[in-house]
Amino acid sequence: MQEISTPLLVSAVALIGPAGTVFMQRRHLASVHGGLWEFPGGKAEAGEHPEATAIRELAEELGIHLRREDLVPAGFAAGQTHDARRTLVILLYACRRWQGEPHGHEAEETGWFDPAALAGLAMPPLDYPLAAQLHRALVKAALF
Ligand SMILES: Nc1nc2c([nH]c(=O)n2[C@@H]2O[C@H](COP(=O)(O)OP(=O)(O)OP(=O)(O)O)[C@@H](O)[C@H]2O)c(=O)[nH]1
Repeated sequence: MQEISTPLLVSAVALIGPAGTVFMQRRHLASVHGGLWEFPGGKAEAGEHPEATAIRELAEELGIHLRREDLVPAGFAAGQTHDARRTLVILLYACRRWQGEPHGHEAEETGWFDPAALAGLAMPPLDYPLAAQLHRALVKAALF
């Protein structure tokens, strides 16, 4: 009998700097999707609210503090994990305010990109629709 597992839920955050550029990080070369650019974030722990996941992951990965009220839903994407074993859902939040300086100490490289340039980065598959939704939202200024 095939084992049924719940979807893997990931929260990701588009930090938007004063110049309107977006923070991205390049995954460690030795990891799954190694060398690809992604929005910072990570997997939800059991029962964790997606906003709490976003806040915890950005503190762990970048050493910055986000507040719940500064997280604005910016899109989502659903697909399969890289090993095709589970459904993966990524929720993207946009955030213009945080405390601290983001340092991607787990990342191969970090950078700030114009939203229009995100589609040109080499990214894992679900980050493309997330980047497109974010770009559309920022162009329309519908979110902010
Ligand atoms: N951002 C992103 N992640 C994806 C995609 N497809 C896919 O399987 N993933 C996986 O979703 C997970 C994202 O969670 P994460 O950022 O906490 O993972 P990680 O590798 O840093 O930590 P881990 O060591 O716990 O796996 C990773 O295992 C990543 O490989 C995708 O299209 N975009």
